[in-house]
Amino acid sequence: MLSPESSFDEPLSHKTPMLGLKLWVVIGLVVVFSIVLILAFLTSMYIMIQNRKRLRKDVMISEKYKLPILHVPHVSKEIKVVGDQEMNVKGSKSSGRFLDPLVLFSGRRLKKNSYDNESRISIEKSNTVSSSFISSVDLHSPLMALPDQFSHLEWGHWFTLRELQLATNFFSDDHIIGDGGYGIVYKGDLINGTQVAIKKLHNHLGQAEKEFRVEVDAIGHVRHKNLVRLLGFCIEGTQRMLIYEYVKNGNLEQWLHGQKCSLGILDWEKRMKILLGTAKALAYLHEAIEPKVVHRDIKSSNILIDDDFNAKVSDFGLAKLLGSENTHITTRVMGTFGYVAPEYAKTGLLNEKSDIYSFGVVLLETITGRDPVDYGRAAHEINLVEWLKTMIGSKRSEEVIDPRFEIRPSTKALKRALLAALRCLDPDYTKRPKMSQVVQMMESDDDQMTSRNDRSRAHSKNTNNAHKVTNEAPRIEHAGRRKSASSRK
Ligand SMILES: Nc1ncnc2c1ncn2[C@@H]1O[C@H](COP(=O)(O)OP(=O)(O)OP(=O)(O)O)[C@@H](O)[C@H]1O
Repeated sequence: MLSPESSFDEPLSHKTPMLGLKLWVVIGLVVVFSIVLILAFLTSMYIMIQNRKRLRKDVMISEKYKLPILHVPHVSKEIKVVGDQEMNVKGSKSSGRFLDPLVLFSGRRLKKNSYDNESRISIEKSNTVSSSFISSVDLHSPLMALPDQFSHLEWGHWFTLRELQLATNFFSDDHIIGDGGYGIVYKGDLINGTQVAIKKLHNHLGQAEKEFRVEVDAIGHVRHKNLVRLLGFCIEGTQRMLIYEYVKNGNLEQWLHGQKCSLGILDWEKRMKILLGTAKALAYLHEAIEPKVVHRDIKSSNILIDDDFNAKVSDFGLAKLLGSENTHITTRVMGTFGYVAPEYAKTGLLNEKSDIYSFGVVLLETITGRDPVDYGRAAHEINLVEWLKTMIGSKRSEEVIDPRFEIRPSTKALKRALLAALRCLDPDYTKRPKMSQVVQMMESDDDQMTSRNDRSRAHSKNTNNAHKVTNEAPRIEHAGRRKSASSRK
């Protein structure tokens, strides 16, 4: 007789057509498989909900800071508190060195120092890679291998190599914009449509590391309409990349001497707009932040131009930070031939006045359309600064203007620009004006020019032969003053 169990077991023990497995084995497998499916479904739902939440947060942050929607690490929004007594104000050490321009320029001081009022509209909030974010990344990531080295990266986006490869079609040649001394610059199109410039640093003997840190220290936190904006960075293995806003319209060198000339000759107003913007950016770096930033490589190819012909100063790879306790530092001479200040070239003595000299050279280059050093010219014309001093000395300042101008600037405008350039080029660096004064000179109307010229003439009375340039400047101004006086009659 069969027991009840055996009558129940019997059908379960029947072999099924599925690989000859017994029925109870098949049922077991189906149950286990269903449980796994349900668990997988629940897990993916949970991950999806978390991702959505994170993305929503990223979008909100990205919209707020007008940054690409990629990795937006944990953000801290600090507005740093500053005293408004001095232009050279200090940021709190714990919250980063640089100041929020909104705070900096929001007081009475702003009106007096109106040279930089563009800064009011740009609100810097440090987009901080928090320590919690850093400690949550993959333990094998390069960042974790170098925690101290990069702990100062308290800003911007951390781009992955993969994102940048996708943006540049794997760094293909047709994305190359240019090849500078420190790396190749690529144009990148991020998946959200943002165009960026990616500087992939060469890594000769750790050079990438050095350049990377210098650039990040110099402009990582600063915002100014006339400074190219550093959006973020990429650190992977030995790769170091810097990601900037993409500036569409080439650089000043290309517009004066290169490929952009075929699009037409830059008119006087555009040239002066570009130079004024450059002067404002330098005034900001030298006078509005602490420690101040000395760029060290001001030249026409480092002045990028946007669609509205605004200047965007770029390439901070050689920059030096100068605390208020230092009037100068001594350093290895770097920079570009033709633009370097004489005292810096001779002694390595560096302060912001070296940038002011280089700015003077760029201003002359822009007025005359000539290269700072041009071996294709007659011997006495090879060096632009020397040639210009001779021309002004022999009262031929009207002849120095770029002959390609379709409409020449007024004599007054030309003389104003030449005067500004010559004062920046004073061989005695202590006599060079501050960048904010240069901005005022370039913006000032004729009456202001006249009174400043009087002061400048008095100041130059006791100059000697070595300061020939400052003696010549009033001569130009004098002519300008007579003209404006007669025109008022
Ligand atoms: N943010 C940017 N947007 C658009 N083009 C850029 C940007 N940054 C740099 N470029 C262009 O990339 C090229 C290389 O720039 P980079 O500053 O590296 O070198 P450089 O100024 O040509 O040389 P150097 O090493 O002597 O400074 C230049 O043509 C420059 O105009």
